[in-house]
Amino acid sequence: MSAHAKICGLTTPDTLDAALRGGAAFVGAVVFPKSPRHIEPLHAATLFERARGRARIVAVTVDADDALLTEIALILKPDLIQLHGRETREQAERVRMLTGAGIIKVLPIRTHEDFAEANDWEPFVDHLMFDARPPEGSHLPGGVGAKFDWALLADRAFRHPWFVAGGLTPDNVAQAIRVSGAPLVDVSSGVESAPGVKDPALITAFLDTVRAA
Ligand SMILES: O=C(O)c1ccccc1N[C@@H]1O[C@H](COP(=O)(O)O)[C@@H](O)[C@H]1O
Repeated sequence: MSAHAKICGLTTPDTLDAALRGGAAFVGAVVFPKSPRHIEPLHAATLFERARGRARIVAVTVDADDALLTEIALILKPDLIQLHGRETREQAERVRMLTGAGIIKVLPIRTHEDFAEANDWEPFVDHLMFDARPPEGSHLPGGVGAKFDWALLADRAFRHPWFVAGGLTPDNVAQAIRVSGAPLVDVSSGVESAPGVKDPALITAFLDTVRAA
């Protein structure tokens, strides 16, 4: 069965339409002011309404406080909230209760040891996402195009469909799926012409490749 894709950090109607036309199963809004892809919840709500019922809407957050999570829940009404910071399992449970959204928890990966907590997280999430641990000194926890060794995922089994992320592009995503066995893939900077500037042609190429993989 072919993998499904999430296109993350969408901020414009033409790039969101490219993702929907190409069959993205998930579309992501990054609500994190330090990101070049940051979008205010009110703007995201207007933009992402066209995606409702066509793809699952994901709000990407980093150690967000209750006020921001409540704003996101009430205004954007995402299907899922992606926790891309240092959130604990207790906090994830609280985010689910507070927002009514499903949970994607991101685990940063560099070595085998970074999978130590994966099984403990499973009862608390709808999906795990394995993203590259960002380089030392990076000002962002994700969206920096960093890769990890996809073979670290081969032969691992998880309770829910899981994502591989980090440094994926139209040119390497087929190999990432083959090596890792990922049922879900996530991309941000790999379908951009500059940081925060998504390219509709690269989105289409990425989704075509995932479908064929
Ligand atoms: O994209 C961002 O700016 C971002 C900011 C803060 C947390 C997460 C972010 N993006 C997520 O990181 C993955 C991997 O990015 P990339 O493909 O390596 O550029 C991305 O898919 C988002 O889920």
